[in-house]
Amino acid sequence: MSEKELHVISDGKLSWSALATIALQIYPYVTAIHIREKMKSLDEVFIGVQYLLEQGIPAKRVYVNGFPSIALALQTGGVQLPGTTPSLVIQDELCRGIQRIGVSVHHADEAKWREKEGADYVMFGHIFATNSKQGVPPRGLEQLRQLVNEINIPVIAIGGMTPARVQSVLDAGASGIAVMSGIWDAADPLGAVLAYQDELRQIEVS
Ligand SMILES: Cc1nc(C(=O)O)sc1CCOP(=O)(O)O
Repeated sequence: MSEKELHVISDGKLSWSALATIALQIYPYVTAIHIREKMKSLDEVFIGVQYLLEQGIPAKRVYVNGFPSIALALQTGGVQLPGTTPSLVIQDELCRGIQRIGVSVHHADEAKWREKEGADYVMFGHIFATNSKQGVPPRGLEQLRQLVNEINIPVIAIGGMTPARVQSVLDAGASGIAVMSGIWDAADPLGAVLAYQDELRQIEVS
């Protein structure tokens, strides 16, 4: 894999079996598939992630949004913690056993704080307008550039990512991108992943 990261974020709209079908096609070409199922309980997400792993998706390619205990128990590739996560959670014993910890941030100060706490990367957005964050102005490339300059851990850019926008985001210093609708709303999710990868210049299968 090239060093540029591609994170695919689940949108909470698919059944576990539909999610598994697509995840099985795309996992060789992505850094991680984030299981972000905001309307589901811890138990439901635990059972769902376990099912995905049973279907053959490698645990290292799965990041669990919001539930560090699931990431730890199933030894997934990582956890994505929301920006509202209390400070101690990252330094907590629980998180020490998790392979990779990402935190969502919306400001450079938050990014610096999370880096100090031990986050392995931050996800910053939304960069461009997106249906997922209506009514909140996008933060744009300039804020992305400034934030990248303030910390030393990777910054993954999220929000309104299209293949055509990838280069500008990498030029601003992002280590990669995270995509939701660009994959799940596509008629051909695998084709969409490959189109992003084409821009990230990491086509090879790992
Ligand atoms: C899950 C999420 N978090 C964001 C943030 O700004 O923190 S934006 C976002 C959704 C991104 O969806 P799409 O790729 O369809 O624009």
